[in-house]
Amino acid sequence: MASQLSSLCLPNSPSLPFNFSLCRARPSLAPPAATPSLSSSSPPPSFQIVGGRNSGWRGTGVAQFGGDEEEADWLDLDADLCHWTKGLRTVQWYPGHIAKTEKELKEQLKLMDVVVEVRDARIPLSTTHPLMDSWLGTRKRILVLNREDMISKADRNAWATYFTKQGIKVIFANGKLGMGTMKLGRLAKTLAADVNVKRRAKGLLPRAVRAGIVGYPNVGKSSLINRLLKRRMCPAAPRPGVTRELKWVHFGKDLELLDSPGIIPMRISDQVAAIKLAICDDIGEKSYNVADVAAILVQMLTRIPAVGVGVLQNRYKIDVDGHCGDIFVQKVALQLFNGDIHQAAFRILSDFRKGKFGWVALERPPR
Ligand SMILES: Nc1nc2c(ncn2[C@@H]2O[C@H](COP(=O)(O)OP(=O)(O)OP(=O)(O)O)[C@@H](O)[C@H]2O)c(=O)[nH]1
Repeated sequence: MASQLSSLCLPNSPSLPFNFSLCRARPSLAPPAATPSLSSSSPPPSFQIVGGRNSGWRGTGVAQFGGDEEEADWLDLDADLCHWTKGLRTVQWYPGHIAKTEKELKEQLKLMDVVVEVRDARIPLSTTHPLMDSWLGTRKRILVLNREDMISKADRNAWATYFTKQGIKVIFANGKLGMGTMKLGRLAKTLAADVNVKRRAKGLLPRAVRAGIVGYPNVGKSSLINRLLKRRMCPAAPRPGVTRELKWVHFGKDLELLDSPGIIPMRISDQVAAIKLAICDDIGEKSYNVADVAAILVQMLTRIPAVGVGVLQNRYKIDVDGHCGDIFVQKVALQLFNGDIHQAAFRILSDFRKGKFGWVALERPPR
């Protein structure tokens, strides 16, 4: 099976099929001022929000690199990602249940006292819906970066600093084990407390605060609710698109939570973001070519300082003597999977998702 990425990575001689040195480089190293990944990454403007650490990421991080140098590395990587994804099959995923519930959700959001936006901590910029701000307007919002166990302390600190600088506090949460959920429940009630102050002033009885939990598919919305409730009230499973309908659940007498299906745009214009969604399993598997996505992941990992070439080589005992992901996937296929590229690619993606290369974010805050 020839992956489309092959066109990016040409062996320099038929007799040396695994020499990576001729992987196509980004044609120009001009400053990547308006890369799609950064453009989609503009900070959310109107959060009101929550908790989080306020310390410099470099001080406690896994990797200790020069500040500007590392910042430049990440910027450069974003620009390269743009280039790498250009020739690939477009990733689009908009199953019927999303189309149906998006409408309902927009209506329900008008009834919310507070909205909790859950994002994947590995890719916080790529897991925010471009229309979220317009849907929510001035409604009170809580930002949750879930899967906090899947990123490094350095990543966490970088994002905490980024959001704090914008006056946005963020809750880091773990929907699997429950970290951050109590804080989330408390905060939702606190933010919405004035609802009942106003009701009392009008002579009305107090009512439960309504909080809508929204976000991209598979970011952990249902798991967070289940953890908060300490009961399995909402279906949760390790694949995108499990929640298909809106569902209200009660958390005591004071809080009502709305679980919603993961909503993504009908057309994903930012294909760098789309590939990251695929890498993190936040989009349906049928929407992408697994071999291409694994190859891009390899190329990314070789460039992320906390991972690098060595980690990949150690895991598969296969050289990454250039930075061409496609060839690396082919080598893994030949050596470990009888030449089956799909299986090899799937293993690499699955290893990343299980943290076998270490826990690292695939995005760093834009400057
Ligand atoms: N490691 C880790 N896994 C998590 C975390 N939160 C959720 N998960 C797992 O991620 C998978 C998806 O979680 P869900 O709660 O179903 O995600 P969702 O956002 O409701 O997904 P949709 O139904 O697609 O909207 C499940 O297998 C969870 O166990 C987390 O913080 N860390």
